[in-house]
Amino acid sequence: MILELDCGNSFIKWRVLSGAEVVLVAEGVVDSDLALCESLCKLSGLSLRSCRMVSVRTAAETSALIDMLERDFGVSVICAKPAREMSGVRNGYEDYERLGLDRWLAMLGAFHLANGPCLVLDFGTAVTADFIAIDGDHLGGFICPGMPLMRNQLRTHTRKIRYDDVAAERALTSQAPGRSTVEAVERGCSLMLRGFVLTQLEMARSYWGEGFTVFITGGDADLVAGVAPGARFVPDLVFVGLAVACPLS
Ligand SMILES: Nc1ncnc2c1ncn2[C@@H]1O[C@H](COP(=O)(O)OP(=O)(O)OP(=O)(O)O)[C@@H](O)[C@H]1O
Ligand SMILES: CC(C)(CO)[C@@H](O)C(=O)NCCC(=O)O
Ligand SMILES: [K+]
Repeated sequence: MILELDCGNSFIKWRVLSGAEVVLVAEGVVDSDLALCESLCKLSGLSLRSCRMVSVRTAAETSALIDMLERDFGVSVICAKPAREMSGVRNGYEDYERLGLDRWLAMLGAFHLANGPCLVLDFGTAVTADFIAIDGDHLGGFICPGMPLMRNQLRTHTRKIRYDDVAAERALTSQAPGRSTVEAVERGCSLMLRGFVLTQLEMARSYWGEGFTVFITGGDADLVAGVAPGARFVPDLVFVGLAVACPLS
């Protein structure tokens, strides 16, 4: 069995794969190393042969997690590393090591699947867009606050914006102008994301006409559903790239 981990800023996405046919055994989203450990311990018949991970956390946080996995599960951990070029994609950053590894892997995954120009949009704690040309050249990208950051900034910096998660979820069943604070904020922020998608699509069209593939991933991908008809929703895009970057012999 193989354990795969995508350590983001807020959550750790994990999954366990098994066998030559690469069957999904189990998967989950947790908010701490300890919660990951508990989830894995609950799996019956877990026998890990290897583990590969990508992390956008600090080196100290990442090595603490690696230590825990090696100690508690007796598995050696392979970590995705920055690269100037890999699998036909050329990192477009002036300082290639500074490009977020989750973005890099999502790009590797996208280019692997599309084999042509692509626009990769990731809706997590942060929202990112990346452009990859037909020859695999990464043209660069954009980073902006995601849904959790936008709503928390409003909550933190105003006195009268207060509401709970249940109300937030209910508010997002429509896009109509809000008639309550929760509706106004949740729908407003969701429109920011939808507008972001439209702008990225415009830019991609200006480069490539209609000949490109849009990939949408990340925990909040649902919020932009329908904005880019024809886009490919690939929730595990980072894992697709992880397999490309860290093949297991
Ligand atoms: N099962 C889930 N558990 C937690 N969050 C979820 C889940 N499903 C969807 N989400 C949404 O995913 C968002 C977080 O996205 P995601 O997990 O892609 O990124 P992250 O790890 O927080 O950050 P990063 O962008 O650094 O990877 C949250 O705002 C939440 O609304
Ligand atoms: C932008 C995030 C937070 C998205 O998860 C991550 O890719 C990251 O920390 N990147 C480093 C900065 C950069 O990509 O320029
Ligand atoms: K991510």
